[in-house]
Amino acid sequence: MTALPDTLDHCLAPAKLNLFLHVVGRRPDGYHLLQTAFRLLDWGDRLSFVRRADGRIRRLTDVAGVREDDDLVVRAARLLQAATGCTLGADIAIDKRLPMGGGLGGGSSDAATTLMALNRLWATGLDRARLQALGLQLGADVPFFIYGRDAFAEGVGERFQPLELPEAWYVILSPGVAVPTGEIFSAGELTRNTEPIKIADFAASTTRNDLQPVACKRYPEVAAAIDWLAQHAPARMTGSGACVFAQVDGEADAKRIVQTCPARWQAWSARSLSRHPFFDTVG
Ligand SMILES: C[C@@](CO)(OP(=O)(O)O)[C@H](O)COP(=O)(O)OP(=O)(O)OC[C@H]1O[C@@H](n2ccc(N)nc2=O)[C@H](O)[C@@H]1O
Ligand SMILES: Nc1ncnc2c1ncn2[C@@H]1O[C@H](COP(=O)(O)OP(=O)(O)O)[C@@H](O)[C@H]1O
Repeated sequence: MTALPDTLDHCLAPAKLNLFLHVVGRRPDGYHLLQTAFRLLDWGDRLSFVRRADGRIRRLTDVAGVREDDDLVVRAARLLQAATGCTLGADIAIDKRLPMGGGLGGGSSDAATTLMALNRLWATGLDRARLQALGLQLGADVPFFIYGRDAFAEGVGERFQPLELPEAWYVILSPGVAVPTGEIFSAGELTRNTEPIKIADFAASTTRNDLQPVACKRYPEVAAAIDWLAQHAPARMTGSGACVFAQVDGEADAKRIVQTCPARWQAWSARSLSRHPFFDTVG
């Protein structure tokens, strides 16, 4: 029998892009029904975990503006303890690199990496479906990161079909404004009746992000960032924003565009990631 590791260092919590996002309806509880294509990026936060015997969950690093008890990482660890009755704990360090509230799913990805890492460190043995169900209690994007590969998603973003996409390079731009997800979804002007598409039609369909016009009208910097990036390649908002992205011709092209980004915004280049690093560790 192989010994259990007691430490997992520098685990990636990758960013995601919503290549498109259609709002196709609304549930009776007010949550919106979506269709979206999630793409993993080889760029993200890094988390390190050390098992503790005393059951305590400690966050070792500050995350700006997020109290320890509210941190999705801490909440994910406590949820896994509660779901499994596990009496072990963990020290968790977060190297935060993704802009928060940017539509890149950083908090959700941190939570997903925590669930998968601690499921290993604690040998709690939950399968992928159980981890995804736990993750959904923390946020609509968490199950996707546990699914661990590019996906066509429906429902509130928790029902998946695999997508095989060619490797690609992206430029991601943060326009330096915070766009509250709840405000965009509750906007009167949001269209909620886009005709559903089939996964087979995804490549051929004309897609868009239905949240983008609402965010652009209320936050003109988002529109300005899209206009700037669109000089180089077709540009679009990810999720509920505020970040925008464009697929470009390769690494050199991406780095060149990043260097010319106006100083008031931040820009990054990133490559797609075909599988989450934890993909093979959950059944
Ligand atoms: C839009 C997406 C697309 O991937 O990503 P982000 O841009 O946040 O990364 C997600 O659906 C974001 O899901 P999630 O991360 O759970 O959203 P939250 O911040 O919890 O949602 C804030 C509020 O937005 C509304 N909301 C959210 C998701 C949804 N499908 N319908 C909704 O109506 C709800 O009122 C909710 O209380
Ligand atoms: N570990 C975490 N990292 C980022 N955000 C967190 C974390 N824990 C809680 N949050 C909260 O979740 C919110 C959404 O964060 P994030 O997932 O990065 O954005 P988005 O859902 O727009 O992609 C943040 O504004 C923050 O208040």
